[in-house]
Amino acid sequence: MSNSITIATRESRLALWQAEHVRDRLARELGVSATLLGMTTRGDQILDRTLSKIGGKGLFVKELEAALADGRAQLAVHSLKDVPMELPEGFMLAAVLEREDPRDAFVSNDYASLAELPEGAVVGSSSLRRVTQLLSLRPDLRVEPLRGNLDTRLRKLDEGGYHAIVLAAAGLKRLGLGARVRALFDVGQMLPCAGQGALGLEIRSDDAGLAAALGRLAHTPTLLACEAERAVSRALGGSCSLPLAAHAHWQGSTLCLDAALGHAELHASPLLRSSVAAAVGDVAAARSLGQQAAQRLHELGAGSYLPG
Ligand SMILES: NCc1[nH]cc(CCC(=O)O)c1CC(=O)O
Repeated sequence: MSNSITIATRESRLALWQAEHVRDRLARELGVSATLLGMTTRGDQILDRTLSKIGGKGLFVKELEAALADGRAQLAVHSLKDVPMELPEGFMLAAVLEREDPRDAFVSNDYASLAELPEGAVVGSSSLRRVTQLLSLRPDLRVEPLRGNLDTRLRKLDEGGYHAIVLAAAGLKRLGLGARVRALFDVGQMLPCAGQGALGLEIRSDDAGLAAALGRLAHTPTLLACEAERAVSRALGGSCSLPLAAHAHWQGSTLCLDAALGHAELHASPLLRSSVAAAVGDVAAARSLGQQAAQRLHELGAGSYLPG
């Protein structure tokens, strides 16, 4: 492979931080120099509708893939949770990097935790996964849509539109905004999204030299955990119109996978939950654990929860 590559990235502050982080690791650990190609995606432009209504997670990656396809860039850096479960023909994830804190954070200027919010408080989130879990913890809350990049969402909180908002801890930490976190939800309360906190490095499938080089940055425990989480979503037809959470953690060489599914339309319906665990040593075993979790959810009635 060449000693100089171009990284395609979205232009939000978080996306740029992540691309710069990968650029620095390429230089330090692989002796490869990289320049960034910033791009605006449809997912960044359309802020007045929820992602599930405008076409889902793929909106954040399509333009970057176009840049890989026509050779303007060789590598795209993504938050793994924004990467669709099935990549289009011709693309692959060459590496998943070690995960940051996967938890969701409670952010507020006036309240220290969800429990302190007054009856009927307004909480901002456009994530169906967060909305259903918030309502299952606190059915009295009013959850209002909130989209935009992290800075935009924090600004909307500061302008007084919400009593509190929920954001991924990983993004806040990366941007040096950890002080905005008032409380971290434990994963049993607010189960994270598949891949939350991890970075995925996408390349063209025919770029074998780059794949081999990037493989040296990969973090296998994170990869296997995320493969299990993503397999749950894939088995349920994963899209962001599903309020689906999946989170795996290691206990020694055993991978423990928790999943929760909310009703696609009736957000007050009880969440379906499954917990499975197995010794996992490779991607196939991780995916099979994810399929087992999806099977459990089906046995609990997931069929009637999925969009019709
Ligand atoms: N959906 C947008 C998005 N994509 C990645 C992160 C945060 C970083 C991460 O989870 O890796 C966020 C913000 C959020 O969900 O609050």
